[in-house]
Amino acid sequence: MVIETVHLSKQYGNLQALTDLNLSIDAGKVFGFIGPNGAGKSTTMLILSTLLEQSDGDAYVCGYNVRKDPVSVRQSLGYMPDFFGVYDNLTAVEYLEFYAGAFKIPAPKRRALVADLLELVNLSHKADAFVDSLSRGMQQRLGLARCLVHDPAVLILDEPASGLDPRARIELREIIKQLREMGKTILISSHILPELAELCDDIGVIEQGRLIACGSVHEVSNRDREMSVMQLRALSNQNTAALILDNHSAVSNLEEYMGGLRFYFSGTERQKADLLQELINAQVAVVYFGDAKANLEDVFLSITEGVGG
Ligand SMILES: Nc1ncnc2c1ncn2[C@@H]1O[C@H](COP(=O)(O)OP(=O)(O)OP(=O)(O)O)[C@@H](O)[C@H]1O
Repeated sequence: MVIETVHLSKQYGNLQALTDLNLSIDAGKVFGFIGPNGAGKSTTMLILSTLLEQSDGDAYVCGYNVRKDPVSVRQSLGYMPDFFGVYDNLTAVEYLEFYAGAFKIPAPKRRALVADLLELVNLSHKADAFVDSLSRGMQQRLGLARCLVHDPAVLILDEPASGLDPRARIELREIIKQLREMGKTILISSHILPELAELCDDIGVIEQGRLIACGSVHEVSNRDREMSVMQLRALSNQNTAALILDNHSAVSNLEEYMGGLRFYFSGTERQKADLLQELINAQVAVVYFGDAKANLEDVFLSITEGVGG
């Protein structure tokens, strides 16, 4: 277990921001933290990064207790806050060299390290540009490079994709995938839910300071209400398919979606297999029948609705 929280709670005055949070993330996993504004994601990440003290419970990073051994924790992790300042009178290289110095990387090694980091985040061509002249996407990538100067095993990224355009988000995602391949353990929060589905091994849904669902994307999708969001695409007779689906007791929220049909299915695997058979018997030329790929948003909405009123 590389990241662990045990009955973690935090109060800000009278406000209960985090209640009895139990998380455990194995080495090399990417864990997506999903929740609406104010759910407690940043609070959790700040506690794990030793920048905020919990009110109750414990948190561990690489086996080090955040309260008892904060220095070891800081050496083990790179934390990227949702908002961070960049010093505008520095170039990208100077900025990273400054942080490499802060982490006591010996001076002769800094230059090569910074060059490697800039290459990793696709900013080699901006090495001598002033940081305030970089686009938001580039600044985010520079921020990510900054988290990596001491080669931490763990990365904690608080909404790294917020405020980025789609292309910048894709670039960031590719870098995070590379970091996963390098064996980093990553805790990442986001509002851009479908993006986490591709990136994450597991997700945790948090609302009002409580973890209300946790597991693989698939498990969370099928949890509790046994509800999954499905998609069907057919070469012909899609109208027939729509009629069959509309009349099926386990199907709801049927809609056209990207040239096919999308619907919620709350039934057993057996019912799912029978439904597919029924479609084929009705001469529907099915080319895809399965989980909707970008379904995290629906899962999130279905899980969080009603919690806490
Ligand atoms: N320093 C603080 N003092 C008082 N209340 C705070 C403080 N920081 C956060 N809170 C409150 O704690 C709760 C959890 O906030 P937190 O920032 O952890 O949520 P979040 O899930 O990260 O939300 P967001 O997506 O908006 O960043 C919110 O109700 C917030 O208003």
